Amino acid sequence: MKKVTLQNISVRYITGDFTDIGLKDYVIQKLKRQYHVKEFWAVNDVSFSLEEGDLLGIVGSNGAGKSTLLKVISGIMCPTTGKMSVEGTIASLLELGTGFDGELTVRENTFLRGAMLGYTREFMNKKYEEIIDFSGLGEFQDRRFKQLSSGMKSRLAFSIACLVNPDILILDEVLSVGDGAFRKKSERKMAEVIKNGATTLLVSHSLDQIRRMANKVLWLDKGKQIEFGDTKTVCDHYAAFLKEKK
Ligand SMILES: Nc1ncnc2c1ncn2[C@@H]1O[C@H](COP(=O)(O)OP(=O)(O)OP(=O)(O)O)[C@@H](O)[C@H]1O
Repeated sequence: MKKVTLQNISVRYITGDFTDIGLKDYVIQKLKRQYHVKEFWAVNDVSFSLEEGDLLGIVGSNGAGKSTLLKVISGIMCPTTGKMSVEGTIASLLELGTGFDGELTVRENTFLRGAMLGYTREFMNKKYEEIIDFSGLGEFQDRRFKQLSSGMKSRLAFSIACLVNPDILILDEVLSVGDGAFRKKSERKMAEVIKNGATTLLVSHSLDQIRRMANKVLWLDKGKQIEFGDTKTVCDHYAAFLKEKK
């Protein structure tokens, strides 16, 4: 069954508008007839589809459009053009710390995050111990979120996202933050989530990790879809491209 389908998805950013330059400069430039905005296509004509249990690895150089594409699939941003269908509950881990309140404790944030993902308090009560256990943050339950290290923050975010059993799991470079031991444990957890039928999208700069985990790979460059296909083929082409670029 198709879970995620993107048809000719493009995303345009506008730069130099009044939110960028401030109201004062906007008025001055407007009066002088010098006000111009720039368009920038961060994602340009991307199409692919994923089925239940697929793990898509997304690769590409800095600025290729990977995070922007994940924001669109998560529903945080609307695509400028194209058609998309995403079926099921989504748990996404994008920029570290988004969706958390620094002043609240680890415990309070876990419930808050659960509520934001659409789960009831009853469900979260049942899951809470398991989440804290997995994150290894038992001693820190009553600490404020802002007092955690960045590795700890990402461990908490990852534990919540994986343990609420989402249909679609979206992960942006999160596994690179935790330490080696947690990374291994989280890879095993992801394999389990996928086995239970979740569809996962993972952005990673580690080609080894993508080769190990993904069954499909999307390669983006400057917003364009260079290739979408099976892991070995796309990773081999991307690795050759990186070698040539050096
Ligand atoms: N809010 C924004 N306004 C304007 N341009 C943006 C905005 N966010 C991102 N961009 C631009 O869009 C392009 C794609 O950015 P994106 O963060 O999606 O790339 P990425 O592939 O995730 O990069 P990285 O590997 O460095 O994290 C970049 O050129 C970036 O500068």
